[in-house]
Amino acid sequence: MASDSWAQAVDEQEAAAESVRLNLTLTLSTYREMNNSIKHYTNHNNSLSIRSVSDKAAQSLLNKLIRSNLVNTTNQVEVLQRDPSSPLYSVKSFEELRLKPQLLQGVYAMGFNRPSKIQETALPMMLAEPPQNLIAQSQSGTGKTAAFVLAMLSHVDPENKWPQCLCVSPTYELALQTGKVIEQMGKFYPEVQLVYAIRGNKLERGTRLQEQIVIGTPGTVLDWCQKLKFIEPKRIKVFVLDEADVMIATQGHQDQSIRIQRMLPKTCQMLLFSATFEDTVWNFAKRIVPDPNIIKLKREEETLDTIKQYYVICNSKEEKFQALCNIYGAITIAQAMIFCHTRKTAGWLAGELSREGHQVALLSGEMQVEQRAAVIERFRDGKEKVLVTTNVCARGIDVEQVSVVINFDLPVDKDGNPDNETYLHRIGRTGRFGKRGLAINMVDSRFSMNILNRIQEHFSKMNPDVS
Ligand SMILES: Nc1ncnc2c1ncn2[C@@H]1O[C@H](COP(=O)(O)OP(=O)(O)OP(=O)(O)O)[C@@H](O)[C@H]1O
Repeated sequence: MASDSWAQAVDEQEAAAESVRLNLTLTLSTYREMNNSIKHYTNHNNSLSIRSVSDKAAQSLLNKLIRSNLVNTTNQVEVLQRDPSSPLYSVKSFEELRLKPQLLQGVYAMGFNRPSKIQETALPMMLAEPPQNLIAQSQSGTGKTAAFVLAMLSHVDPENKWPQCLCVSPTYELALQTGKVIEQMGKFYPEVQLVYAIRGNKLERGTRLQEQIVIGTPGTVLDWCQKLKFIEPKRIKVFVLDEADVMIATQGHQDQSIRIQRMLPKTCQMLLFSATFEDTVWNFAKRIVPDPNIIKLKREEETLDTIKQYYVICNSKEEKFQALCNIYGAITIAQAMIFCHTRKTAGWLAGELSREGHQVALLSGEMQVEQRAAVIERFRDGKEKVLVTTNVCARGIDVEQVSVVINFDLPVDKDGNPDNETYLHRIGRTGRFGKRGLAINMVDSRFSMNILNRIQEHFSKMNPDVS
């Protein structure tokens, strides 16, 4: 990832923060048992390392690997139709879609009883005749992949032995994940075949593909269409661009995707999906999808008013550790996440806690995506009660049942200023769906006290109603 992914991460934070209802009563009550005075003043500014950049594709993959269910949402779908006079058609059951029986069987075999919120509106649009173009945005886990997979499978003609649907994903691993969904959903439709246009899949020159669906990464797909001519782009009926937000964060993918799109016939149905809709994604989406219908599903609003926030004053990292041990019994009644600023601190803390005989999990940036997924899965299944991690590593990862968040280090940005959005994001996870949560901030210097005061000031300024 290029160095501008830092800026992208910040953009993303800001986008998320805008949608958050800042109903934050930052009552920083002191945690009395450990209310020591500050003896030392440590200027941490010099030691602040620039956070390593977060990798959107890895995060997206992690969430897919650990997710077992649809993310529930009560928010309404916003629809902008290309032809506003045509009635909006939405479905409450898969039967209403008049799917091929083999596909309906596949859907039910996957355990889907009824369409998800986004699928209710997106599926009728995608399956309409004549085909309609669509740009759809909804948070990860709301059923986008399943929706476009069903659309692709519905549109292919199994009698025709050439590629008819083309789906591009930002990475090899994400392409494989989507491919798995195609295979599962198409399980009872064996006449339809799938091929992966990903690095490593070397075909002989002169090959003409017979598979009806091609899924791959932009570079290889472009080569297969243009240079190697394995695919005849003019015969493509459906073009899907998945994870557009991740796509544009990857160097070169945007241009390659546009070049692929230009080779497709005007009649080809263009579908684009994204979890977020910042301006950059939106501009890209408009270039890829002409005359689109647009569907947006707002993110569930986060409110922090059910979260109690405390701070603990200590003098050093070691004292913070001691303070943590003192409250350990209380925090492990539920599940807790402990955030550190660096991997080094996270590693140290997890080691110290283990030495004390506590069973903790460590989620660290050096781990492979699969290793990280395994750690999160164990934590999600309650095998460990405490997860020690860094923000970069855990951003965007959903572990619903966490009800205690400890900021072992307060969130600061690369310039050493308070990172308010990250604060909100971290502690927001404890108060999901109205559950009560607890956040404990560990302060170990005047510097960090100042950070905490500024976080408090920031939120109270943004929400003048709060007394
Ligand atoms: N209608 C449905 N009923 C029940 N489960 C569903 C339904 N649609 C999708 N799912 C399941 O919900 C989970 C999330 O769906 P899906 O991967 O399609 O979401 P997504 O929006 O594409 O997420 P991402 O952006 O991370 O790819 C998957 O485990 C999927 O099998």
